[in-house]
Amino acid sequence: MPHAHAPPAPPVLFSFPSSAQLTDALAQFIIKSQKESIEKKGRFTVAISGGSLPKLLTALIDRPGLKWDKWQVFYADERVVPLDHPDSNHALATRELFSKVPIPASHIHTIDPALADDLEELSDAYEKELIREFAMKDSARFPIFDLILLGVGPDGHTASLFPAHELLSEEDRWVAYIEDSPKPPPKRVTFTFPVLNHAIRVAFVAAGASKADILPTVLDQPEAGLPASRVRPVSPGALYWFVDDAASAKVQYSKTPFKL
Ligand SMILES: O=C(O)[C@H](O)[C@@H](O)[C@H](O)[C@H](O)COP(=O)(O)O
Repeated sequence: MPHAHAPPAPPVLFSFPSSAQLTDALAQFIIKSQKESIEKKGRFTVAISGGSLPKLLTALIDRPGLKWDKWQVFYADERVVPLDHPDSNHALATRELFSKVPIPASHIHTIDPALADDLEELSDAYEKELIREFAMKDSARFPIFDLILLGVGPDGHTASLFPAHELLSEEDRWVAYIEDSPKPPPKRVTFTFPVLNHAIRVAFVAAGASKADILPTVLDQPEAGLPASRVRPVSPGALYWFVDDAASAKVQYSKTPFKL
């Protein structure tokens, strides 16, 4: 039985021949995570990021076994733009997934773009939204998400945590803001590492040859300290990588056959 001070478990890498196999396995994994969470606590707390991820979640649409009314969804990072703006992660996730499944709108927790002129206030308000959901339930010092789904950028960033940025050393806040994101748009809010690293499960999802050059650094050279390598959920949390063979082509790190 792992205890609180055990070192983080090493990442588990699943690699699939095609992106269709990847998304199918990811859907199975999410459904199993959902089932376990609802059995334990009656709900499923999930955070997702933007980029190519929401489209890869469309494999969930019309699957049996999903209890959408038990989901509570947050954004691991969000661009500070109106919620219907083409750059908004919420707009993207809604278009790809949430508009196609029966999840109550009140269970999808968005930033408040009315506060866009004051990013400190906006990120504080989003942190309070998290506190309302997690306080007295699954939080100690930090919220304990059932599942956080992340992408990785070509520079090794994840969520809106970018290489060499001062936010990498944030230890207290749950949500932080950034005004100088190297990936546009520049203004964003993001979960901090302590939040990512207190989740029960974190799954990175990366598909396509455009990820092939960064994954060896992230997985084989964690000591390089890229943001994606710093995601190491504390025990008993688990870290998974769902990738396709095009993305993992140059990785030495050992692959695990996918099995639920
Ligand atoms: O809002 C964002 O920009 C994302 O949350 C970001 O962290 C993304 O997940 C990675 O940049 C990977 O993006 P792709 O999957 O599009 O490569």
